[in-house]
Amino acid sequence: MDVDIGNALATEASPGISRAALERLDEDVAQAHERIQRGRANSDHGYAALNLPATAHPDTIRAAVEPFDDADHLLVVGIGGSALGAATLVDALDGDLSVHVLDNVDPAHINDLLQSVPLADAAVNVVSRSGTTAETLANFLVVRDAMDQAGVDWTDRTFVTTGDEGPLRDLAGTHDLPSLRVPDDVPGRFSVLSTVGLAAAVLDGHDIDAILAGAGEVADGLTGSLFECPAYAYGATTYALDARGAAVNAMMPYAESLETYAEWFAQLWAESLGKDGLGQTPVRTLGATDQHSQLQLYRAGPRNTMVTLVRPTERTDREIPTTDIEGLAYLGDSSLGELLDAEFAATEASLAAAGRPNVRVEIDRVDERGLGELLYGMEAACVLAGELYGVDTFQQPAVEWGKRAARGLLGGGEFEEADAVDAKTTLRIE
Ligand SMILES: O=P(O)(O)OC[C@H]1O[C@H](O)[C@H](O)[C@@H](O)[C@@H]1O
Repeated sequence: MDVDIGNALATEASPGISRAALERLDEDVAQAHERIQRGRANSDHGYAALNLPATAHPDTIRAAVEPFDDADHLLVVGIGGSALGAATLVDALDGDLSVHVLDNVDPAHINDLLQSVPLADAAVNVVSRSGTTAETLANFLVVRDAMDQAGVDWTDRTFVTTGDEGPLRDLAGTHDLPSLRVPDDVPGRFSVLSTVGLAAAVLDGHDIDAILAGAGEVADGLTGSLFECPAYAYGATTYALDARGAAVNAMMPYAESLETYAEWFAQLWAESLGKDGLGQTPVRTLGATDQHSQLQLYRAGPRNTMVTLVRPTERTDREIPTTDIEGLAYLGDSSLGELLDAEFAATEASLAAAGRPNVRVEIDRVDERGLGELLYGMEAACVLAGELYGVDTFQQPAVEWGKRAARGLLGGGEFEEADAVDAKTTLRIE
C-alpha cells in the first residue's frame, strides 16, 4: 500500500499541513509507535489485532469450514464488525458462492432473502464476538426456523464464530455445531483478518494465506516515522487535517468491488475515533459514480472535508467499442479502465486546484494480497490516529448504550437506558 499526502500539504490545500508541522508530528508518531509496539508485544486489548497476520490460524479456519464446501450459498449472520470484514472480502474478490450478509433486521429484506435462497444448498455462519447481539441472534432464530420449515437440518448447515462464553457458544455446544473462536482482545471492527472475516473468504474460494501475507508485509513495515510508513502517514495526516478543520473524511475507492470496503472503513474510523468530542466523520463514497453526486460539495462546499482516493494501479480492463457517433470517437480509442483512471486523476487534480485536501492510497491490485495490505494498513492508521487523539480506540461505550436501551424495550431485562426513550421531547408537526 502506498500513500501520497502531497495534496494535503498547506502549500496545496486549506486545511493543509505544513512540512514543519509534519516534522513535529513525526515526534508524536514515534512515541505512539512505541506504545503500539508495547501493546502488541503484550497482546493488549485491541493492539492484539495488529498481530493477526502472524497469529491467525488459517489451517484451523480451513478445517472448520471444510464440512460446508458443498454449499452454493453462504449466509453470514452478524452485524458491525462481525459482518463487515467478511462482506468486504467477498465483495472485493471474485468468489465461488453467493454470499448474503444478514446484518440488518428489516423483515421485508429477510423475507425476500429467505424466499430466494435454496436453503438446502446454503451454509450459515453465525458470527458474534459477544454472542448476545440482539439483531444477530434474532436473525439466526429466523434463519433456523426457515430451515426447519424447508425440511433442512439446520444443525448440518450451521457453524458458529464466537467467544468462549455466551449464548452462541452454549448453542454450539448443545447442538455440536462446528465452531471457530474469536481471538482474545480483537475488537469486532479490527477482526477482518481473524476467524471472523476469513471463514467466509475461505468458503468463497479465496487464498487467505495471501490476505495475511499482504497484511504481514504492512505489519513488518510499521516504523516510528510517518515518512517511512504509508499506514502511519495516512493516520497522522488525517489526524492533522482534522485538527485543522477537516472534520469529514470522504473515503472514495475507484473500484466498484471496494464499495463495501468504504463501509468497513466507516465503522473502523467512526467507532474507534468518535469519542470524547473528538473524531473524524467517515463518509462512504464511490468513484467515479459519486463524482456525479457528491463531488460538488467536496470541491465547493465548506472547507471541512478531506477526500481519500483509493485505487488499484492494475485492474481488469475492457475496451470501449469504436464509434463514428460525432463527438464520441475519442472514447473508442480507450478502455473503461483508462476512463476510470482518467476520472481518478481528474478528480484528484480538481480537488487540488480548488485547494481541497486529498490523499491518494494505492494498492497494486484488488486481490487477496492487495486487500490484506489495504485493510491492515487502515487498521494501523486508525490505531495510530487513536494514539494521537488520545482516545480509547478499542471501546465503543456510546454504541453499548443504545444496545441496552433496545434490549430493555423488548423486555430483555431492566435497563435504565430504556427509560430515556419515554422521556423523549416531542414537537410533532402533522
Ligand atoms: O460481535 P458482536 O458481539 O455481535 O458485536 C457486533 C457489533 O456490535 C456492536 O454494536 C459494536 O459496536 C460493534 O463494534 C460490534 O462489531
